[in-house]
Amino acid sequence: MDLKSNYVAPVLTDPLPINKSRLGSYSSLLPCSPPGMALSPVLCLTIPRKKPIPGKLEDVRFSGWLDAMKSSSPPPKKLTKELNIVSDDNDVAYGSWMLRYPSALASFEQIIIHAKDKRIALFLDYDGTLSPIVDNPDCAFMSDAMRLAVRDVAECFPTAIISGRSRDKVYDFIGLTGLYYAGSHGMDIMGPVRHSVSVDDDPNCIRSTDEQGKEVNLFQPASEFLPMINEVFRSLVENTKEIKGAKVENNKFCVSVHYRNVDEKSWTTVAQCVHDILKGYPRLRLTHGRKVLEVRPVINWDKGKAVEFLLESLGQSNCDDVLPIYIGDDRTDEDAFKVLREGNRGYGILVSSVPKDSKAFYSLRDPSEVMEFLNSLVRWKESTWNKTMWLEQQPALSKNRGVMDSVGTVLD
Ligand SMILES: O=P(O)(O)OC[C@H]1O[C@H](O[C@H]2O[C@H](CO)[C@@H](O)[C@H](O)[C@H]2O)[C@H](O)[C@@H](O)[C@@H]1O
Repeated sequence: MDLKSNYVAPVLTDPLPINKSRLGSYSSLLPCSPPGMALSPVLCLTIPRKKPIPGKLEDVRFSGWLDAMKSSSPPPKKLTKELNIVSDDNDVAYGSWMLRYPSALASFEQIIIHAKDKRIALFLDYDGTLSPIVDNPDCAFMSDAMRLAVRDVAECFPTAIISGRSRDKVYDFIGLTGLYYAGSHGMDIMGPVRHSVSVDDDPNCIRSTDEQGKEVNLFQPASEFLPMINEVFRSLVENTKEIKGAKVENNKFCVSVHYRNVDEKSWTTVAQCVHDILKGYPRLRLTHGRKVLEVRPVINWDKGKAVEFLLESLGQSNCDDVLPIYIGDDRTDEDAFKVLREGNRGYGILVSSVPKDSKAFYSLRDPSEVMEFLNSLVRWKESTWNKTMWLEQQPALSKNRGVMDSVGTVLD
């Protein structure tokens, strides 16, 4: 575990939509690159990282927190109208962005060609991927149709949910057994019993049972931070209680401070409040999600590491015949996209309705397209099963045919 002792208040900014942009660069061209990867780079804007200046209220402005907060979610349609952003321009920008991140639906055949002799392992983020982004985080329900799609796909391929929410909460939202669940950005994984020796020796991993009494492994690499996180949660609740619309969510090994419903004029106050509290906790850091500030332990663990962990648990790491597919929509999912891209192991699919720079290979516009993609995977799997069964029946069929032929011969 990599515990850093100096608080540097890391600021990880989220890429902005690319309307007002700079030229991005793109070098990686992997054997499994989708078409368009070789095409010229598309305009992208990324907010520069700035070091925080210790002091007072100015801190959060100069540190880039506010810039990151503003860029952390696409503007709602109403705002786009108010800003007079012509929708045609948006479509053009999105269209050219898709040359770099082609639609996973339009590229389905290609994905399938690559998956042909491989075993797919599926990783799904929750908010913004399986459920639409809504104002109240407690009401981010997924549709029944999406639940069926997830259930069906999990019957075809090993499937894990990897969410920033607490594991219990995301399980309550999804309500399906037969999947693996990783909460707190992968810091709380309930996965299959692992067989590799290195993993079994891990002190952060304990044997447990799931809701059905099935034996599972529980991996919690940040368990020592639990008292600290609870303490910070209480301070955040107390110190933000006067900020109208602010909401603090306890995600077990991390805390979310939501400002989606806070008037933009008060965002500085939210940021300053979080900043001031974090100053007293050098072993905690801040990341930006979609209109949310996320406080989490400084450990060398993220959604990318969680993917690697789960692949190893499934006995599928370092296997050439495994194709991991990860679908997610926000900055924290980039760690997983990076792992798949850099290891040339599988496909990241970014869910976004606006152009964003990403380590993903493909894109899907919104949760409804995610559902369509999951259903396409199921249909493809079922068709390969049917084909396999048909092929397996061939010797029997030809034997029958032989019997029928000889019967025919006798009858003739
Ligand atoms: O990793 P995820 O499953 O995507 O979780 C990330 C955060 O998602 C939730 O917040 C986001 O969705 C809310 C509901 O749509 C929305 O109101 C909020 O503005 C978004 O940031 C969740 O509440 C957070 O705790 C998660 O960290």
